[in-house]
Order: sequence, then C-alpha cells, then structure tokens
Amino acid sequence: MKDTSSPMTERPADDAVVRCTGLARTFGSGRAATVALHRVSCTVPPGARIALSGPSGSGKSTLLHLLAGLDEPTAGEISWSGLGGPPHGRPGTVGLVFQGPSLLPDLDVRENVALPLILGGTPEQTALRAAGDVLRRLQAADLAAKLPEELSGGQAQRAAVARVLAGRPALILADEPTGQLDHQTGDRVITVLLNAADELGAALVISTHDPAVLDRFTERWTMRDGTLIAAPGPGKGAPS
Ligand SMILES: Nc1ncnc2c1ncn2[C@@H]1O[C@H](COP(=O)(O)OP(=O)(O)OP(=O)(O)O)[C@@H](O)[C@H]1O
Repeated sequence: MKDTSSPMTERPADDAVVRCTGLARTFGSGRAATVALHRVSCTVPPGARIALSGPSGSGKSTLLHLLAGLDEPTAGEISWSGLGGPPHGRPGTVGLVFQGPSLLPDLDVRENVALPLILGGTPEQTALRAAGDVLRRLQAADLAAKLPEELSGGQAQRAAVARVLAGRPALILADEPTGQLDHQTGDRVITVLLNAADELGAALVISTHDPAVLDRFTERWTMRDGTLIAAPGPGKGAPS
C-alpha cells in the first residue's frame, strides 16, 4: 500500500515534538477485528498548528490517543524525542483536551485545574496558586470556585483547557474539543487553545468536524479509512 504520509515526514529528525512511523492499530481480532489505523506516519514540528479532519470512524481519535501515549500501536513506532520524555510511555509534557466533560465532579474548577500538578508532586498550595494564575490568564477567574455541574459547556471546556495549560505542555492534543458546543462558544474555546499554545510555545493538534474550526488552521491533515493524507491549508499551501 502506498505510504501517503511523505509530505509530513521530510523534516529533519531533531525537528519534531512527536513523530510516528508506520503506525497501525487494530481493535479486536479475527473476524471481529477493526483496522482503525494502518501505515500512518506523521511529524508534528515544534509550534505546529494542525487540524485533523475526516469522516466519523476514519481514525482521528485513535491517532490522537496514540500520539498522546494513551494507547499502544499494534505496529509501528512513536517517539516524543522533542519532548525529552522517556523512550516508552507518554511524556508528562503532553496535554489532552477531550470532547465531553472531563472535570472531576466533586472538585471545584481551581482544584480540578490544580489536580494534575498535585498528582505530579507539586505541593497543594503551590498547585492551587498556579491554577488560579492560569484561570486568570484565560479570563476564567470567575469560574475558580464553581463545581463542574454549575458550568456551561463552554465554561467546562475552558476549565479543561486551563487544566491542560497548568501542566505547561509542549504538545497539546485536543479531540473534538468543540463538538458539543454552539458555534460562538466553540470559536471562543479555539481562541483560548490557540492563545494558550502561543503563550506556551506548544504544538497544537486538534481533531474537528467543524469547517469553521478548520478555517482557523493553516495546516490540515485528513484521515480516510485509517490512513492519513496531508491537505493544504488556506495560508501555506501544502505542508512541507
Ligand atoms: N476501543 C475500540 N474498540 C473497538 N473498535 C474501536 C475502538 N476505538 C475505535 N474503534 C473503531 O476504530 C475506528 C476508528 O475510530 P475513531 O474513534 O478513531 O474514529 P474517529 O475518526 O475519531 O471518529 P469520530 O469522528 O466519530 O469521533 C472505528 O471503526 C471505531 O469503531
């Protein structure tokens, strides 16, 4: 089968936040097997802004989960050499934003944002202060004392983004973060993500079905039936 990923693999080896080669992921086995990904190779350069689109079931979430180190490929390799992480497993400097609610219901927003830092060994008061700072930077300080059940969808997503930012990731992966939001709220969440990635100097890869979200990204990848193809964005032409 033709490797469709060559436009995204021509960068030098030391210029990648994450690189994957020949990735495959099959769920189940025998006649029940689903090939979610096959022969996907990609490179995410530092500071990249990439939108990943494609039909439902084409493999977007599967790819993001593999790039996040949350799942293991059936074949192929992933390296996070640009993040200085361990050779195996997800480096701590990857931040993930999901589509649905992801906040712990019994913690207020500030505690939710602080939690990954606390779990990573930061003293609680320091982590809570850092969480408050991030919420202020996202103009979400008014949410700090609220419980997740008191938040709108857009507010909950801003809190989820704040939680990711508190960890100061060098790579942010967002799986349809606006999928449950109306257009205007979704647009605001994308602005927050883009500004946050700028502030951190992080690479951002986001999957979306929304053409309005796609329009905000100059580099686009498209998935079809478990393979990845590069598509030119409006500003840059084909990825180099
Ligand atoms: N845990 C799983 N077990 C079995 N099959 C799975 C699993 N996760 C994904 N799949 C299958 O892998 C394929 C790719 O799914 P994936 O969720 O990656 O697609 P997607 O492009 O993200 O879809 P959507 O846009 O609807 O979120 C689909 O056929 C799906 O049913």
